[in-house]
Amino acid sequence: MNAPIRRAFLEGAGAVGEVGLPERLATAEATLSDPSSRVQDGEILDVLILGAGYAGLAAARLLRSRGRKVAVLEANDQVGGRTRDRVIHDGRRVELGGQYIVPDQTRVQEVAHELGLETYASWNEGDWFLSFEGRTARYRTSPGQCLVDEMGQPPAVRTEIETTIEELTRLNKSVSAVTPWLHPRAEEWDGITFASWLDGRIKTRPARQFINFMTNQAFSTEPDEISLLQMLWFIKTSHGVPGWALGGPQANRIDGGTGLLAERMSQELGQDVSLGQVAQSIRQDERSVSVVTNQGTFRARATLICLPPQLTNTVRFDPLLPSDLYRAFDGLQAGMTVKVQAVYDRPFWRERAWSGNGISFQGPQAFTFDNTPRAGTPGVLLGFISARQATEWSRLTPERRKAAVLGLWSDVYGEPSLEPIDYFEMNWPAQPFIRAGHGCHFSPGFWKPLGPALGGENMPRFGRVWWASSDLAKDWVGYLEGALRAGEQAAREIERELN
Ligand SMILES: Cc1cc2nc3c(=O)[nH]c(=O)nc-3n(C[C@H](O)[C@H](O)[C@H](O)COP(=O)(O)OP(=O)(O)OC[C@H]3O[C@@H](n4cnc5c(N)ncnc54)[C@H](O)[C@@H]3O)c2cc1C
Repeated sequence: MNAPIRRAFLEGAGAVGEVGLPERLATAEATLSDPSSRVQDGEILDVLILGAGYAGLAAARLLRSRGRKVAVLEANDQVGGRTRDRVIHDGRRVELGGQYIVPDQTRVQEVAHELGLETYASWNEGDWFLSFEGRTARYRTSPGQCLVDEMGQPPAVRTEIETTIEELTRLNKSVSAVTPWLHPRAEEWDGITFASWLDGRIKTRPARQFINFMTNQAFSTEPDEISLLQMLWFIKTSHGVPGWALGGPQANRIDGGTGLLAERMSQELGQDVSLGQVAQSIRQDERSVSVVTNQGTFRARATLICLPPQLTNTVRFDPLLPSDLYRAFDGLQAGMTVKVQAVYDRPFWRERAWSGNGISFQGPQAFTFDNTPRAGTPGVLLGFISARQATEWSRLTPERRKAAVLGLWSDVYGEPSLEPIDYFEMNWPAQPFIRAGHGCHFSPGFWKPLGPALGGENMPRFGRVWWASSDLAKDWVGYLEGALRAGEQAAREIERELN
């Protein structure tokens, strides 16, 4: 554990000595020591932040820039949460977690630029593939058009897809991003699943498969697992049905990876970030909050919880959380997202005018994207396996999984796909301190009774304890942008209280 944080200990000091100091943290302390952040012996910190994903790191940066004494306690042996990079070749990295940024997501771009990182456009040039019922077609227009023009499906398929998206676009406009339960039809829309709403609208099988696919990819869930209101809220906070989830291109990436941005935020915070600290219990009284981790007890005037919110109830609270807040976190369902990637010496698919992007209704990877680094080599294909497909696929042996993934790519791009120089999978729901894919969602019937517990325009709060995470964001829910904004919003709210 690093020295300044150790001095903030009130109890349990000496539980872990310098020997237990993770190497990465030791480096940060040696090179990035910032005297202004050092706490005096026995002094209570201003804010303890639990979790060093984008939300926690962004909150810490903002609070520290305002002269607050903070410590970020992260359970894992690295920062970044649902972002992480893998070095694949000559120091080039690809992203294992969240990675794409759309132009309207301005905060994440600002933070990247502040920390010396550039963004660049994803690889999108060329044809897309659509794989449906054992057949594969090329398209440049839209999957709906392709199903009709190339696959001989009736025009009603395209019409049903388009009118469903139009209706979702129309309906979400009247839903508030921060108080969806106040909508005049909230009770009705929260009482029906998105699937049953679709039942009344879509009669053709391919159109239904396509909307299921869109729901799986954009929100890592199934239409029968969420209410219509939850779906409209997702769309509202995503600023519309995401174009990429409809079979369109992805936007931008961070050169070097989104994990690198987390590392840069952490390096800037230096010794204020402590790894291997698993928060176990939180006790608060009218003066302060104590957080017990596997390494000791820390005390501060306020605590900000930036865990994946469905893990909140893995922490014990004294006093207990109010029942509505407890039930709100307890009712959160983890979405499922797994990323698979294959590395080749070059992006050979481009030689035959393929973009390296495509969609498959039969899986296992529903989405394929060209994830080649900015430099242009090596070539990388990325597959997303989401929602129920991910649960079923995770039960297969690694060999069968790999064969199925490469099998789809070889059907489209040919035999070279079968012999990558590297292949790896990232099963996010299997990660110990994440246990979810892209994000999580509320079950049908959640919003009306429990929505108010989440704070409306403010971040959720219980006494001296606040919450922030991409899944609790007031805008861009489930995105990197949402994580940064939620962390910064909570930091500002805490700041106001501390003054
Ligand atoms: C496969 C995948 C693809 C995605 N694609 C995109 C994308 O393209 N674009 C986009 O914008 N977003 C994407 N996302 C979503 C994005 O990555 C997340 O919304 C964002 O990273 C969440 O940040 P966060 O800080 O809210 O939470 P997290 O990143 O989940 O951080 C929570 C932190 O809390 C820590 N923690 C957990 N338990 C404890 C404990 N008891 N004590 C202390 N620490 C604890 C965890 O280790 C973790 O570091 C994707 C996510 C996944 C998984």
